[in-house]
Amino acid sequence: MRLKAEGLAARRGEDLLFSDISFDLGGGDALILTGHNGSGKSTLLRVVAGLLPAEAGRVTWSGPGESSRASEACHYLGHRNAMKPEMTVSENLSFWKTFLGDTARGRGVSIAEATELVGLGGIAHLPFGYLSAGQQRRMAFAKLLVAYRPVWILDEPMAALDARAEETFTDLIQRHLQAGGLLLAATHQPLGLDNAQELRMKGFSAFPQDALQ
Ligand SMILES: Nc1ncnc2c1ncn2[C@@H]1O[C@H](COP(=O)(O)OP(=O)(O)OP(=O)(O)O)[C@@H](O)[C@H]1O
Repeated sequence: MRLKAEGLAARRGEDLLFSDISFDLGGGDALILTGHNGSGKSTLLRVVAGLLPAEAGRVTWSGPGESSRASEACHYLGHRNAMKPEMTVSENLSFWKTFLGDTARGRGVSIAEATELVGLGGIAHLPFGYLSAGQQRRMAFAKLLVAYRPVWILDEPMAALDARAEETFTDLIQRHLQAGGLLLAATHQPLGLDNAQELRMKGFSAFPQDALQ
């Protein structure tokens, strides 16, 4: 399995945020995007996930007997949790499990197992909106577990987490990588992964952000 980006550029509004971004990831590889606020990390993740068009370049996915559309191989966890606050956690996860479905390469775990894996097995009957910010983030992460996708695209996955939840996420990410999955993540915090590659986004901002760091 390979996820390749070649010569990617993206624009938001009038501004070209980055250009000529390339990477080539195989099974078990992790690429961490770092850089100042506004440097284009989220934008790059959304381009790779197929949620924004690229200004130039392309993203390709190749796996045995699979579609070459990279977006179909990806789980995307953005800044927002993509869960309805008035629905219970179980209802939200059930929606995602059905909507995403499984692929020929693998199957997701049950909703009960996914909520146990993120350390919150007892509260899946509650409306998502009742949960604390950290609990909501954990349950959003459970979305990655209920349907299988080989590529995990995570935007600030550790936001709002306590130390124990950070360990849980690191463990789940490591298990995903050890099973041959791929990771592309933007983060300001270390994810605790060995052998992750780093791509530092510099952006084309008119402001000398790098000088401020
Ligand atoms: N819809 C939009 N229209 C115009 N500009 C946008 C839009 N969305 C984002 N931007 C701009 O694009 C730039 C890059 O934003 P992006 O969210 O990719 O940065 P980031 O590196 O992920 O930042 P952070 O570390 O703060 O999450 C920012 O200057 C932002 O204001």
